Amino acid sequence: MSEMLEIMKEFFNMPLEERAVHYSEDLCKPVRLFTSTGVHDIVRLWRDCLRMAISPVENFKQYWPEKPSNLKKTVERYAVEMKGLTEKIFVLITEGLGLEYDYLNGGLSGQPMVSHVNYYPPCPDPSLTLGLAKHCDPGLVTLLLQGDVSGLQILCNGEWQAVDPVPNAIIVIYGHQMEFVTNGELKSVEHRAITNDMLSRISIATFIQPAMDCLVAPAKKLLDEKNPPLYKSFLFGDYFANYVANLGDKSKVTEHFQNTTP
Ligand SMILES: O=C(O)CCC(=O)C(=O)O
Ligand SMILES: [Fe+2]
Repeated sequence: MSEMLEIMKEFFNMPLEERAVHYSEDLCKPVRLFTSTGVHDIVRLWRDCLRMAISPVENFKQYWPEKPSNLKKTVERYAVEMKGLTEKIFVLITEGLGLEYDYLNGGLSGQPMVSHVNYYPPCPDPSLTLGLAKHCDPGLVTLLLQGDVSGLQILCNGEWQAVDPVPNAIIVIYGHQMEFVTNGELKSVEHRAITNDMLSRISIATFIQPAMDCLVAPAKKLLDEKNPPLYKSFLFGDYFANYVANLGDKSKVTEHFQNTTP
């Protein structure tokens, strides 16, 4: 994991011309570098992001950056580790909830695994910016690796709380789909990233997401008379369009997909 952070630091320290070859606004590209400065409507964002589809490795390896020279080898190992970790986490979650052990496999985690390497340069006035604005992750699970610089905050009882880095720890964030599938049992935490004026910061978020045509609904095993479905069934593709339109605002998106009490 530290190798992955190191190689990505090297990537973002390369001269601009070498990084710029990966820059693209084409959302369909399996690998692209982009900047989110100015994208959000309320605050200015201070982030560059290298987005890479990482698994299945054989499908995407050819698109990963050639430089720095051992980036491909490092990303490949990282992808294999993240896939293995996902399987372990799925077993623990399904066992804990009393669902079939493979309930989260298949369509619910059917999209290729994607990593966002977030690079937050030092910001002269952090009070005017955020690295990433408040959001909940749209998928099922996010595996987040943060380096040794603080910046991640989660919304806890209406207050922002820092999640300080623990060396080599992966933070498991439940995405919004986990909340729907578990009928609200496992909550998707809202979070954001702040900037600082001294240090650059790198975080690597790996997203496990449903296939676009996957039907998402509360698991039947978790429902009975006392626990009616809190949410509608929907196609993940429809959810995602709504998420993008609402800039990841959890309460607005939830409103759209929740069952109204009679
Ligand atoms: O930089 C961080 O710690 C948060 C990243 C994040 O929330 C994301 O990429 O979805
Ligand atoms: Fe996130």
